[in-house]
Amino acid sequence: MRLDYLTIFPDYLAPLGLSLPGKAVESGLIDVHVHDLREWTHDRHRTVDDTPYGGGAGMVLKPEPFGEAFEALGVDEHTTVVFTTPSGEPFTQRLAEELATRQRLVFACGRYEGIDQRVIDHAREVAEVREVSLGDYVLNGGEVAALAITEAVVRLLPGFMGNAESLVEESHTGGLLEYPVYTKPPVWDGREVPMVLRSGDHGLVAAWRQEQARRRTAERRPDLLAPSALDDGTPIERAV
Ligand SMILES: N#Cc1c(-c2ccc3cc[nH]c3c2)n[nH]c1N
Repeated sequence: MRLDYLTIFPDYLAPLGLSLPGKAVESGLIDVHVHDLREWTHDRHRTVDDTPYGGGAGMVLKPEPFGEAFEALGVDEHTTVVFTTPSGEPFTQRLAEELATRQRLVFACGRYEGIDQRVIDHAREVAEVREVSLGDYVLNGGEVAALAITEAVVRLLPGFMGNAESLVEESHTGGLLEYPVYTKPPVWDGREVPMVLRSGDHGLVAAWRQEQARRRTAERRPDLLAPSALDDGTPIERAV
């Protein structure tokens, strides 16, 4: 998978070099390119923004640099352009799984009051476009969301996680939150590891974990258990 990032703050995406193990890059599993949007400006001040039509506070990112960047990067029908935006569809594990099937992702990271709408409209004519929000809170730009989405997607790529089994029993995989986990010592702070986990009975352990996952989900995220209006009656897949 090739991953490109368009941003006016390229240093903000430096963690990509830390959070994605080098082996994933060296093995060719992922190919990461961060681009400073100002590469596609032509004035002395390298202008990327201007005041909003219709008035209002703040500045809007101009369309020309994005348009030239898409052209230069070869954005086409084989590309999925991800606009990170507070007005986007919620980012979920299901969307991460969907994006993990794409051969190329280009992240367009907004700042200020956002990106000129014509950039999104143009992108929809040449590529697949997803406008994605990290959640219902306000950030100052799209870079943090791009980092989070990247991590959630790349870790799903075959061969990225050394132990693929650990992907199976994770929160939100299968629709439930993850069960509590424990490791040595057997007693710490006067607290004992649940005996069932030390019983050696895999069936009992699996049943206990399933019940803990359901209980935790019911307590913290009842919305994950409630049938949605879109529910077609298909049973929610349970964590094993
Ligand atoms: N994704 C996402 C976001 C943002 C976001 C994204 C881009 C810009 C550009 C200026 N301000 C932004 C906020 N806020 N909250 C989220 N969940």
